[in-house]
Amino acid sequence: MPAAVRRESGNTSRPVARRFADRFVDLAQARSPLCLGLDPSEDLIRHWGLDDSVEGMHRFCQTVLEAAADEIAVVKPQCGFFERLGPGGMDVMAKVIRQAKSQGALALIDCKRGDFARTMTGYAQAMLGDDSGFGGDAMTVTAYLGLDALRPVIDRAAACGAAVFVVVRSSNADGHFLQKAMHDDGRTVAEALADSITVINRETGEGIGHVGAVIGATIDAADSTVLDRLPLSLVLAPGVGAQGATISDVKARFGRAAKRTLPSVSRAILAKGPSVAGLRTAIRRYRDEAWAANSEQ
Ligand SMILES: O=C(O)c1cc(=O)[nH]c(=O)n1[C@@H]1O[C@H](COP(=O)(O)O)[C@@H](O)[C@H]1O
Repeated sequence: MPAAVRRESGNTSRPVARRFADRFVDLAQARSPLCLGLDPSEDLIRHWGLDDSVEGMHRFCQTVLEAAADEIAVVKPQCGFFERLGPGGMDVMAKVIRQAKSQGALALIDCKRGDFARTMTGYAQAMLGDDSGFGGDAMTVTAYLGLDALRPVIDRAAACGAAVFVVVRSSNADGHFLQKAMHDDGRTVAEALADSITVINRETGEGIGHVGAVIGATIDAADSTVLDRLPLSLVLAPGVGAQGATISDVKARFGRAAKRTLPSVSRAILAKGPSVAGLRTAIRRYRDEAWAANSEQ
């Protein structure tokens, strides 16, 4: 699917990609909001009977994308699994991103970067936009050094029609020790972060903004009130499948935000390879469930 473009007023020479949120909403309707996690770990590659090498990894990823064809809205390569093979692995990630985009999907690079502002400029240039090192449409970040430290990534995303997903409530239970710690004003760290994200999105004034949030699909229903503080964010919800959550859990726990949510599945799909038919069956199952949950509301 060719990327639709618009031109910024006063700048007729540089086409700007449509905003990530707009592209996602269209794809969620036409395909499904499902996010396919691409995690070429050593155990999965070996489970498929492949060599844990650059060639094996490339074959693994190409097979998953062949099965996904043009049916998936978002593909999320997990950077760490590519990085572990050094430059060859990173080259595979770049190829995978190009292939996913050529199949009309959005490429969300799950790299969870979180350094101070000057260094985040480098990560933004590496990951976001067609003219970046890896050409991603979005990336994940962490805010342990403060949300202001993430500004270069947030600003670059706004400028090139990309998105940033800030981890607010991770899917792993031990992360809650930090994320549920209480500020003096009675808000948890996660709630305060969510409020700050909404302030930034409100500044752009264009509906759903370019700063999304990562909220694990595994969170307790009681903790999902943090979503009420993110009315202008897309929400990445990993934890469906291998970590025990279901698409129905996302619908039940995420309330009104479910319509803006990307439920994400990695291992529960990837473990069905190397058969393309097996992968496709799993992809379609989650894709259809996510589509139905989205359209029912
Ligand atoms: O940002 C993420 O995608 C993420 C956040 C989080 O809180 N928990 C989480 O598991 N993930 C990612 O989701 C993927 C795991 O997905 P499953 O294999 O489906 O459990 C890995 O790539 C994780 O890095």
